[in-house]
Amino acid sequence: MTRIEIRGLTKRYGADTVVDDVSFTVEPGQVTGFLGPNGAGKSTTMRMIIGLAAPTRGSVTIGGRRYRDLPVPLTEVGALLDAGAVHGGRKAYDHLLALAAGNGLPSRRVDEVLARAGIEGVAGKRARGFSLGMRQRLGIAAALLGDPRVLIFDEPVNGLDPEGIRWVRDFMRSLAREGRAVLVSSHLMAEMAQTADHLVVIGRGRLIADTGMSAFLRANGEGTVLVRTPDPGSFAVRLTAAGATVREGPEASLVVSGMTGEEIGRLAAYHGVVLSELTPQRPSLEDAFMELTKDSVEYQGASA
Ligand SMILES: Nc1ncnc2c1ncn2[C@@H]1O[C@H](COP(=O)(O)OP(=O)(O)OP(=O)(O)O)[C@@H](O)[C@H]1O
Repeated sequence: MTRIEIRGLTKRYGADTVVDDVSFTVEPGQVTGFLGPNGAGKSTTMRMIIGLAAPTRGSVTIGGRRYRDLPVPLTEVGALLDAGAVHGGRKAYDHLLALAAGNGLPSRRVDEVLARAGIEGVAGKRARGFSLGMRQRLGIAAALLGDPRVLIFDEPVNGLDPEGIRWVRDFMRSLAREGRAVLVSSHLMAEMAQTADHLVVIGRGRLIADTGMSAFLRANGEGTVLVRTPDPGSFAVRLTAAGATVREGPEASLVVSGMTGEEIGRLAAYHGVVLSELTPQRPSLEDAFMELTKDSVEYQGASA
């Protein structure tokens, strides 16, 4: 099983340390979400994984070998770093064929990846006329040419419409199901929550979190319960006596923390209290992410 191992990875540009002693592992068979605010160092890290930037210190290995030691890199690791990078004047098929030939891959792979990316129908068209979504698919097709066990995607859903986003998301998941190691970056927490099994968070070049997605959701997902009852004042007293923390919510509701919805319902039943609403509320994942990275965003507005 091929994994990416990143150890003590550091990148300096002049006096700026943009990636600072970062270590994590991208495991096969899952989607690892690589999350961080703009400028956190995600792209730089990805560029170092595929040998486009040289680390100042530390190492990256793919299946135990450095990128430059891979005999045919395209068959070990595929990457989509910048969908706009496709030569616009070339037909999609020719673009992929040139890439296949340059890497000693059979031309049948071109047909296979065009089909896999769902763009057989535009194989004869020039990339110049492609929508962003089509370009993205062409970039993904190129990344898959060598049938690599490791795939890296930098902000693959940026600028896509909802259908395009869903397609990319499902595609990442299907690649992971095939046992591949998939690393995908985003600055949007909610996007990652729907795609990733594992989460690596960086801010200002430093590793902030390296955790399973479900553990992250459990740790950050403990929310409050919105309660409505005809006499909120007296029920608030009962809730507090039972150990909950209660504050006033909108329109005379109560916002309760420290008790589950079920416990609150039982307490109400015990005291014969009528409830007209009992709604668990998850804090938004975006909020959890902002909290996690608040010390590491590059530029904070005056209100931050
Ligand atoms: N070639 C370079 N020379 C100098 N500084 C660079 C270079 N490449 C990146 N940087 C700087 O490194 C920092 C990290 O950039 P990087 O693109 O890796 O972040 P990112 O997390 O991918 O953010 P974004 O989502 O905005 O691309 C930024 O401050 C950026 O200006």
